[in-house]
Amino acid sequence: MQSQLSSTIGENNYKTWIEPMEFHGVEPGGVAVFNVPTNFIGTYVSQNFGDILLAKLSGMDTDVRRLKFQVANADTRPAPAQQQPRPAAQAQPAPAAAAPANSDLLPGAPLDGRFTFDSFVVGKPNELAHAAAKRVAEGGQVTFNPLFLYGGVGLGKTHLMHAIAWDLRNNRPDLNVLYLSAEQFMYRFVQALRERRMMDFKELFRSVDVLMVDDVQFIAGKDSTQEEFFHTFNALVDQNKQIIISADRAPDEIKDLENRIRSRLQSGLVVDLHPTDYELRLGILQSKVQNYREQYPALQLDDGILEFLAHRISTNVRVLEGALTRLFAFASLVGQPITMELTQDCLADVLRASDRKISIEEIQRKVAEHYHIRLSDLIGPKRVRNFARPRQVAMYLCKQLTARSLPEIGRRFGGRDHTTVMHGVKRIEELRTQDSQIADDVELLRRALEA
Ligand SMILES: Nc1ncnc2c1ncn2[C@@H]1O[C@H](COP(=O)(O)OP(=O)(O)OP(=O)(O)O)[C@@H](O)[C@H]1O
Repeated sequence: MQSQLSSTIGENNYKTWIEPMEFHGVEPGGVAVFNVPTNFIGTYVSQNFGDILLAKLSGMDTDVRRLKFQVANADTRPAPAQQQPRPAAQAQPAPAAAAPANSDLLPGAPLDGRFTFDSFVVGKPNELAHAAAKRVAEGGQVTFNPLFLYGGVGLGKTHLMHAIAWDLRNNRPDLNVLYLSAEQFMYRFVQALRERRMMDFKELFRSVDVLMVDDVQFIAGKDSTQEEFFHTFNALVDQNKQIIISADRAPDEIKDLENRIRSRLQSGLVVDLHPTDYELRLGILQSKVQNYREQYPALQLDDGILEFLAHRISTNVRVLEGALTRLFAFASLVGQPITMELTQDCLADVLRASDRKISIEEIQRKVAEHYHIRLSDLIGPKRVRNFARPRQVAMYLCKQLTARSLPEIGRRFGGRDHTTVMHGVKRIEELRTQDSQIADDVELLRRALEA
């Protein structure tokens, strides 16, 4: 079952999520019980691999109908005779060796085996963040503390954090590296309070050499967690221990964060992951495709598909990856090559959702800027050619790039009639074929608006 499961969900997933669990036994009513090191792992496995696990267990001629995950403690551990072999390696940083009895307060989150520096594609938008992460991952002298990485959803913050942790484990196995999310930090803190074990908590967190806290914006507005985080932070910085923090925005943009924490967070190196550009997206797609090629060697991928996806899906890398996964899975299922038609069919919803909504105002502003005229003149009543032509270009772009109707566009251009808009659109359509200057202007503006 182990090897079957590992090949179904992938070796990395198996190592990270399944291996740390222990089979506890089957309760009446067909409930298979697993001991898990943390609730987080239980929830993750249940949500992501629950169905597969259940299917595999049912297929083994058992009467298992449901799964239950419980956090292991002395009472829930199976007797030695029933015990499953313990996994050799757990994909998580070693807990503090100093205090094994308290280590349940400390374990970090598991590391994703896919999130390494090797699999991280570097481009202009993320090169600084990557360079800073690489430096910290060497585990040398602490030069900036903390390293604060921030950026929008799905731009690679967690990937970089895990990559640092993996590298540190290789480069500096002597260091006690702890990676966890701010949410997990809070849960551990609350657990320690509840169990009256604050001294243990403090001691444990102060015994790590490198502390990595993901999604720190989570603690905003949570006063006592912030307070404790502040003390942990200070104690580690005082001992010259490296701290790495990530958040979805810059420290001064996180609301409900105490000022002293904000300024602490700003006191090291703050680097952001910018939204991806076309080249980076294409690079990421090309690197992912290499992996898929191994998985689906026979699958044919038409030229231009990756460029099309990199151009059209600009929201975030997670969506981009998801689209590619679905595309390969679908194509291999129906046994067809990945053509443009299949891509558009299979990803219709993703493509529609990531169509960036361009507004009429945005078009008007860009066009006015491009022709060096005032916005009020672009929209206003004057019919002089200097204003009328840019106005028609703007109307044309509104028709092409937004879903607005002609009357709506007319209204937004100083209350003009829809026939005026129609005339303007037609005129630009004609001019694009006759006047290369107009054609260039329109193309340039379209690109700028779609970028
Ligand atoms: N530069 C990159 N190269 C390769 N993969 C990347 C890159 N950036 C992001 N990814 C991939 O995109 C997905 C989302 O990245 P990640 O989870 O690190 O984002 P995040 O910034 O932490 O987002 P969130 O704010 O949602 O936590 C991951 O699968 C990650 O491997």
